[in-house]
Amino acid sequence: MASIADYYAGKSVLITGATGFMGKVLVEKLLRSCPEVKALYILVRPKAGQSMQQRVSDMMKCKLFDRVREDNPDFHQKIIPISSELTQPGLAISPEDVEKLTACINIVFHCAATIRFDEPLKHALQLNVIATQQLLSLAQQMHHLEAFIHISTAYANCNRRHIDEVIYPPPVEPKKLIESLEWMDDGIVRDITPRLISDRPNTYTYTKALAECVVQQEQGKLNIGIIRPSIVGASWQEPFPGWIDNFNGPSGVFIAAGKGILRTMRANNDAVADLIPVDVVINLTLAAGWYTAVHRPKSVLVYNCTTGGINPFHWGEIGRYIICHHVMSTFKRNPLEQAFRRPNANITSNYLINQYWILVSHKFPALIYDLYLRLSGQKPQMMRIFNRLHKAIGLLEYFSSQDWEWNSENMSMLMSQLTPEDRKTFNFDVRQLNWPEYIENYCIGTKKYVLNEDMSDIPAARQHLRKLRNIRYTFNTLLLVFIWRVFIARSQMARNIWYFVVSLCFKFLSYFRASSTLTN
Ligand SMILES: CCCCCCCCCCCCCCCC(=O)SCCNC(=O)CCNC(=O)[C@H](O)C(C)(C)COP(=O)(O)OP(=O)(O)OC[C@H]1O[C@@H](n2cnc3c(N)ncnc32)[C@H](O)[C@@H]1OP(=O)(O)O
Ligand SMILES: NC(=O)C1=CN([C@@H]2O[C@H](COP(=O)(O)OP(=O)(O)OC[C@H]3O[C@@H](n4cnc5c(N)ncnc54)[C@H](OP(=O)(O)O)[C@@H]3O)[C@@H](O)[C@H]2O)C=CC1
Repeated sequence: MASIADYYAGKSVLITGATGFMGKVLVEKLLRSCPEVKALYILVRPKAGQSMQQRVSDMMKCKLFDRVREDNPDFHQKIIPISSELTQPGLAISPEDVEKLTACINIVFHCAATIRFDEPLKHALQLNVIATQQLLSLAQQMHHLEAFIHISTAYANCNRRHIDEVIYPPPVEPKKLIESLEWMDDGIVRDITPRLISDRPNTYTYTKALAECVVQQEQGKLNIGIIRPSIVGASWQEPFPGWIDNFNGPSGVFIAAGKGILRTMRANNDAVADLIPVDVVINLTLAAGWYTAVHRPKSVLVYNCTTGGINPFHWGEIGRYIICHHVMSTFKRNPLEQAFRRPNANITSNYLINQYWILVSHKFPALIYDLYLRLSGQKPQMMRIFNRLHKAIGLLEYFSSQDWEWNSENMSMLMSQLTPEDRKTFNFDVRQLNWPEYIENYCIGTKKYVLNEDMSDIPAARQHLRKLRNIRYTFNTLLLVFIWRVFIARSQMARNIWYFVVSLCFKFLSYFRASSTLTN
C-alpha cells in the first residue's frame, strides 16, 4: 500500500484559509511530511493594508515554519498565492488563475470560514455557505481533481445530543434561504436571525450545518470528505508542542486567567471538554484526503474529529485539576507579563455563585482600578475590558455547560487503513494524549506564540506577581482594620473582645521578653 507521503508526491493542492490557524498548520505539515508535493496553491486576500504577497511572505517567516525552513530553505517556492476574496462573485479569482487551477489541481482542502459567534447572518452565510458553493463549482471544472475535503465543525449539529458521522437534514434548504435573504435589508435579517437559528446558539454553527448540506449535494460529482473537529486547541506534538496563534475558545480563557483578569467561569463539571489538538486535526485531514482520493468512497465520508469518546476529559477535571493546579501553577511558574492580579480562577456550575464571584472578583476590582486610573489622570479602561470578557465568556458558556456524544468510527476506520509508519507520521491517535502535560504546554504556548512574550523576562514577571501579592495583603489588611474599627465604634462587646486580645498580646510579649532576659 502506498504511503500518504507517496500519494501527495507530485500533486498540486489547493487550500483555502491557509492564512488562518488551521490552514497554516496544514501548509506546514504538507511541506514537512510530504516533501515531494508539487505545489500548494493558496487562496489569499489582501487585508489590513497588506498586499497578498506581503501577507504570504510574513506567514512564511512565522516560527511555525522553522522546521520546514531547516529541512528545505527554498520551501516558499512551492507556495503559490492566488488572489481571492471569497465573498465576491466567482471568489474574485482572475480568469487566468481559474484556468491555471482547473488545469492542475488534484486535491482541495477548504478551511476558510468565519468562525466568529457574533457574525451577522448575511455575512456568515456569504462566507460559510455561498463561498463553499462557489468553490464546489470551481472544483467541478478541475480536470484532475481526486478529492475535495471540507472542514466543518463537530458543533454544526449541536442542537442534537448524540451526533453520528452522517449529514443531517439542514434546518432550512440553503438555496431558499440565500434567495430570501438577498432582498432583505440588514435590519430585517437581524430581527429574524434568532427565529431562523432556532435551537442553535449562533450563526456560525447554523451556517456550518447549511454548508455541509451544500457539500453533500455535490456528492455524485466529486469525491468528498468532511472533517468535523471539536474545539481546536494548541498543537500536541508537531511541529512543536504548544503552538497556537489566536485568542479563540480555550486560548482566550487561559490567557485571561493567566493575566489574573478571569477569576470565575461557568461550566458543567460532568460534561466532556472536547478539546482536540490542531496537529491531530491536520494529520487526520491529510489522511482523509489520501483515503478519499485512493479509495473513492461511494458517498461523502464524515469524520467526527473529537476526543470525548476516546480519551475523555471533563470540565470538572479542568476546574479542579487544571485550573487549580496546572494552569495556575504553570502561570505562576511562567507568569504572563503585566498581570492585572495574581492568577486564581475557578470553575463553577452554579449560576448564582458565578454571578457572586463576577461581582466580587471582576467588577469590584475593575471599579477600584478605574477609580485609581481616573485619580491619576488616566483613562479608565478596566470595566470596558471586563465587559468584553463577559461577552466572550457568555458566548462560550453554551459549549462548556453542555454535553455531546460524537460517534467517531470513521476516525478509527481511517487509522486502521494506515501503514504503521504513517500512523506515526500522521498521528491522530488521541488515546496517547496526556491531558495535564498538553494543557501545560498549551499555556506556555499562549505566552510564547500568542502574546509573543520573551521567556527570559520571566523573573521580572515573577517580581510583578510578588508586587501584586503585597498589594493584595496590604489592601486586605487595611480593609480588615477599617471594618474592625467601624465594628468597635458600634459595639461594646467588640470593644471588650478587642481590649482582651490586645492585653493578651501585651502579656505574651512581656513574658517573652522576661524569659529571653533570664536565658541571657
Ligand atoms: C479553563 C478552561 C476553560 C476553557 C473554556 C473554553 C470554552 C471553549 C468553548 C469553545 C467552543 C467552541 C466550539 C466551536 C468550535 C468551532 O467550531 S470554531 C472556533 C470557535 N470560535 C471561536 O472561538 C470564536 C469566538 N470568538 C468570537 O466570536 C469573538 O472573538 C467574540 C467572542 C464575539 C469577541 O468579539 P470582539 O469583542 O469583537 O473581540 P475580537 O474581535 O475577537 O478581538 C478584539 C481584539 O482583542 C484581542 N483579544 C481577544 N481576546 C483576547 C484576550 N483574551 N486577551 C487579550 N487580547 C484579546 C484580539 O486579538 C483582537 O485584537 P485586534 O485584532 O483587534 O488587534
Ligand atoms: N478553530 C476551531 O476551534 C475550529 C475550527 N473549525 C473549522 O476549521 C476551519 C478553520 O478554522 P480556523 O483556522 O480556526 O479559522 P481562522 O479564523 O483562523 O481562519 C480562517 C481563514 O479563512 C480565511 N477567510 C476568512 N474570510 C475570508 C474571505 N472573505 N476571503 C478569503 N479568505 C477568507 C481567513 O483569511 P484571512 O487571514 O484573510 O482573514 C483565514 O485564512 C473553519 O472552517 C472552521 O469552521 C472547526 C472546529 C473548530
